[in-house]
Amino acid sequence: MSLEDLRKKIDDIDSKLVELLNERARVVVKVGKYKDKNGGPIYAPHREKAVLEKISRANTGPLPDKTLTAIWREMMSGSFFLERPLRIAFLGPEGSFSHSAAMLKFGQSVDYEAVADIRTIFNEVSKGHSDLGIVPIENSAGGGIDESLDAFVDSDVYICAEVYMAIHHNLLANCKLEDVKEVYSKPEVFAQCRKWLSDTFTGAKTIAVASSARAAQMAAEKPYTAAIGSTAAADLYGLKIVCENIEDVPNNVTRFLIIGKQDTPPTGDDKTSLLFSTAHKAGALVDVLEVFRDHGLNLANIESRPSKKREWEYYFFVDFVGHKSSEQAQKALEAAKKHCLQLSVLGSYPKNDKLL
Ligand SMILES: O=C(O)C(=O)C[C@]1(C(=O)O)C=C[C@@H](O)C=C1
Repeated sequence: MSLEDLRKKIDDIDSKLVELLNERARVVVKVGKYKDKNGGPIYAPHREKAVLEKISRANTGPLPDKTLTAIWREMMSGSFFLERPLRIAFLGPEGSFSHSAAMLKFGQSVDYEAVADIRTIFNEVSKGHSDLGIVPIENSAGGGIDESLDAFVDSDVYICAEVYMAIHHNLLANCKLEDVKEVYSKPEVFAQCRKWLSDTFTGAKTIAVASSARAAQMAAEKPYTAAIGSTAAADLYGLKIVCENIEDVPNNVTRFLIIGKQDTPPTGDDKTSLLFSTAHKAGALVDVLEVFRDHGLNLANIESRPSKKREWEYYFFVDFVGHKSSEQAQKALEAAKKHCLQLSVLGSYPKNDKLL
C-alpha cells in the first residue's frame, strides 16, 4: 500500500474515533444531568480507577498501556468540562511540580488556580472556591512535607485520591555555574539535592522560597542567581538548564494527595489516612499501632508532627491499607479511639495511582 493509501486509512479511522468519542461524551452529559438531579460529586476517583483498569485489561496492543491511560485521562478531563468544569488549586506559580502533577492527573479541560502556599490550597477547598486541591505530602528521599501535614490538623477537607510522580530537579540559571551566588528553591527540594549542592558549591547561599516555580521566577529577575526546579519552569521563565537531574537519589518520587469535600467509595484496593494524638505517656503510640496489627491492617506510612499546643505532644499521621468502611477497619478505628486523645479519618481512597 502507498503512503497516501495508508494515510487515507488513518483519516477514515480518525473520523470514526471522533464520532465514537462524541458518542461517549453524550452519555457523559447524561451522567452530569443525573448527578445534578440526584447529587454526587463530579470527580469520581473510584470510577476513574475502574475505567483505567478496564482499558488496560482490554488493551491487546500494539499501543502501550501508558499511552491509552494518558488518552483516557484527557478524555475524563473533557468529561469534567461537560458535567461541570472543575476548579483545582495547586501550589503555584505555573511550572511547579504540583502543576505538572495536576495537569497529568486532571488534563487540559479543567480550571487551575495557582496559589502562593500550601495552606491556601486547603482554605480554597474548604471554602468551596476550588472543587479540589493537589498537595505534596511525601517524597521518597526527603520524607514528609511538614506544611501539608500541619494543614490537615485544623482543616475540614478530605483526601479523595493519591498520585505518585517521578521528580527530576535541574539547576536553572542565566549565568555560568561558577558565577552562581544564590540558589533559590523550596526547602524540601534542597533536601533532595543536598549531596549535589555540597559537592558543587562552596560559596553560593541557598535561599528557601515557597515553591520551585517561584524560585525560577526570582532567578530570572536577579543576575548571578539560580533556581532548582523543573524543565517546565525553565521554559516558562526563560532560564537555561545548567545542570540536569541533580537529585541525590535517582528514583525520586513525590506522593501528592487530592483533597476535596467528598468521600470516595471503596474499590477493593484502597488506603486510609488517619490523624490522631495521644497523651504524653509511655507506650501511648504503641497501644494505638497494636490495634491495627491485632485487626490485621497493614500500615503503609507513619509521620509525626509537634502538636504546637503543648511541648513534646505530637500529632501522628498513619496510613493503613484498606477502606474505612470495611468491618475490619470500623472495629480497628473504634478500638484505636480508646487510646487516643483525638482521632480523625482524613479519607479512604484508591491506592497508588502512578502518573507518567
Ligand atoms: O462515571 C462518572 O461518574 C463520570 O462522571 C464519568 C467519568 C468518565 O468520563 O468515564 C468522568 C469523570 C469521573 O471522574 C469518572 C468517570
